[in-house]
Amino acid sequence: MLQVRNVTRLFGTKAAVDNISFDVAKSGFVGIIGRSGAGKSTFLRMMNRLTDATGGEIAFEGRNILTLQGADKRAWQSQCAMIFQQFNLVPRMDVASNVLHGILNRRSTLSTMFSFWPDDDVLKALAILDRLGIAEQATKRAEALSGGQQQRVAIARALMQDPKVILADEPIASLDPMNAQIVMDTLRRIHDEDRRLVIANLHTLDTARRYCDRVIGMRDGRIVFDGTPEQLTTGVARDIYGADASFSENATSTSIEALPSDADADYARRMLA
Ligand SMILES: Nc1ncnc2c1ncn2[C@@H]1O[C@H](COP(=O)(O)OP(=O)(O)OP(=O)(O)O)[C@@H](O)[C@H]1O
Repeated sequence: MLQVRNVTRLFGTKAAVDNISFDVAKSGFVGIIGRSGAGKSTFLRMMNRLTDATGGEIAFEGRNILTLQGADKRAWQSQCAMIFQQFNLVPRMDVASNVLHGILNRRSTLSTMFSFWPDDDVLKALAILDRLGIAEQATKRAEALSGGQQQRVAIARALMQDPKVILADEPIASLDPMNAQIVMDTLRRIHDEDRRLVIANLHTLDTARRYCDRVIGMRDGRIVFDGTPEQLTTGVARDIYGADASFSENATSTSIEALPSDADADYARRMLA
C-alpha cells in the first residue's frame, strides 16, 4: 500500500528526516513516536505534500506521490487528509461549515463564497458529525466547543474528503486525558470501520501502545525502532527518546489511569521541550 524509500528532508545542512525507509503492506494504525525535533511532523508534511522532500520516494498504491504537481497533487492531498494539534478550524464559522470546508477545492469559489452548498454535501456533513457524536453542535461556532469536540470537528472535516489516508500530527497534544481518549477512540474506530490507513504522530508511549498496530520510533531524523506495541519496552523507549536510566514511562503518559506525578510532569516537560 505504502512504500517509503530513502526519504530525506534537509533544512540547510541539517537533515530533519534522514534517509528513512519503511513499507506498510495493508491498511493499519501506525504511530510515530520520538522526542521533539525527531522529524515526525516533517515526515507527515512530506506525505501530504505540505513540505517538499529533498530526496527519496513515497509510493502510495504504486504511484510516487512526491513528484505530483498541479491537479494531481491536489487530488492526492484530498485523498490524504491531515489533522493538526491545534485543530486548524475557522473559529468564528459554524461547525457544519467547517466540516464542509473539507471539500472546498471540489466546489466552485462562487458557491462557497456565498455559503451555498448542495443539499447532498450538507447531509453528508451532518451524517459525519452524527457518526462522531457531535451532530447537536452543527450550528455552533467552532470556537464555542471544547478542545476535544473541536478535534472531532477536524476529523469530520477530514472524513468529508473521504480520504484513503488520515495523517494526524500530535492530535491529542492539546487535550486533557478524557478528551484525548475520546479523540483517539474516534480515530481508531474510523480505521476499524472504514479501513482507512491512519498514521499518527504521538508524544505519549501509552497512547501508542494502546491504539497502534505498529509503532515507528524516530530519533534525529532516523528510524530507530519499527515494531509492535508489545516490542516497545521501556528499554526501547529509552533509546528512542535518548533518555538515561531515570526515564519514566509516566512522564510521557496522558492516560487517565496514569496521570503523571509532579516529578514526572517536570521530567516530561524537559524531555519534550
Ligand atoms: N521550516 C523549517 N526550517 C528549518 N528547520 C526546520 C523546519 N521545520 C522543521 N525544522 C527542523 O527539523 C527538525 C525536525 O522537526 P519536526 O518538527 O519534524 O520534529 P518533530 O519530531 O515533529 O518535533 P515536534 O513534536 O516538536 O514538532 C527540527 O530540528 C526542526 O527544528
